[in-house]
Amino acid sequence: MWKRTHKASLISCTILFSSGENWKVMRRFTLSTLRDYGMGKKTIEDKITEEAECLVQVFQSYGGEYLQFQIRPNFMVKNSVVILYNSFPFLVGLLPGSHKKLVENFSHFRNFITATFTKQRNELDVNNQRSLIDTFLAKQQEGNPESSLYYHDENLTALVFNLFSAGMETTSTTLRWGLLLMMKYPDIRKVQDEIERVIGTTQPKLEHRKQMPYTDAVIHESLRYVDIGTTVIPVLSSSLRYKAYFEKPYEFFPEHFLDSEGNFKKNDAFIPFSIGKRSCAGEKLARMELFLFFTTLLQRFTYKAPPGAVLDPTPAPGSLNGPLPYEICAISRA
Ligand code: HEM
Repeated sequence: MWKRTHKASLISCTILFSSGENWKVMRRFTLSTLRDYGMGKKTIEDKITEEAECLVQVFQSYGGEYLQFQIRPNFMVKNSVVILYNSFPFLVGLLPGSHKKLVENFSHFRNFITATFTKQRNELDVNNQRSLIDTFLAKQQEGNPESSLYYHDENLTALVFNLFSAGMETTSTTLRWGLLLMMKYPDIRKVQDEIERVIGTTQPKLEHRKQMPYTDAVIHESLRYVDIGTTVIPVLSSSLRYKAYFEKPYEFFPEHFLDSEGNFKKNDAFIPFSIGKRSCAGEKLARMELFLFFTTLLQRFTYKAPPGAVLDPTPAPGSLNGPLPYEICAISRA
């Protein structure tokens, strides 16, 4: 994992997991443990739904007032710093500049992770594992050569750190883009029509997805169009903007993923999660989250920008290609 993840986690990671056997063992552990805890399966669906509901409540608490979506300061660091950090992590901490705060924040986060797993270690019941951390700690206690070679505290810290930085900001940035695009382009109506037709006012479920080609196409097109992590991985960018595969590569055009009859159409050049052995370890989880959050947010609210606001789709400078800060009004549809 780890060395070449998203730009976000590029900043965060150490050379620990750069490649080789250590990376292989950690990747295998992560994939199988996330699968066991329900990634890509129904068991995790309820948890995601619960989180989407929390976000709905936050939107509701604004009572139709404008709220501002900002970029988290940690992700405003320049790409050049990211690249430098990737090669010489210790050097970045020594250089003057605002990224010093970032290095400080990472250090707090690492301490928080260590405190969390130390507490979990004290409470550990190997027969009743509650989380990925418990499963890691149980491996640590097996007492075989693998335990001391790979399942040590340093790897646990890096693993949790990387999962958070690779998993959180990517998905939430894609959602922030999704809402901006829905305000900018009138497609919101078509998505909401489809939601009304297929889901109505019931709870959005993953099983609805196959009956919702338009919404699915909009989510795919958002991932393609915003291209959040690819300044560092240019080959993804060129694929996502490949004229031979996408009729209007530089436009937001959900029809890229629809056939002439409006059915969802796959596209081989769509690789926002990368491909091959370094591809995204959380792809299934991210896809579930995006569908459930996106449909819930559009089922419950219609979105409006302040009068005269320019909805600029230029990515903000920073470590992820996030949208520039913008104001949004969530109007309840109930
Ligand atoms: C919209 C959401 C997401 C996008 C667009 C995305 C994209 C990517 C891409 C392009 C890579 C490959 C980077 C490379 O080639 O070095 C990657 C790697 C990775 N992603 Fe994601 N990701 C997303 C969400 C997540 C989530 C939710 C998780 C975990 C919970 C996650 C965990 C990881 C990990 C651990 C890696 C490193 C894999 C390795 O090097 O073995 N990602 N992601």
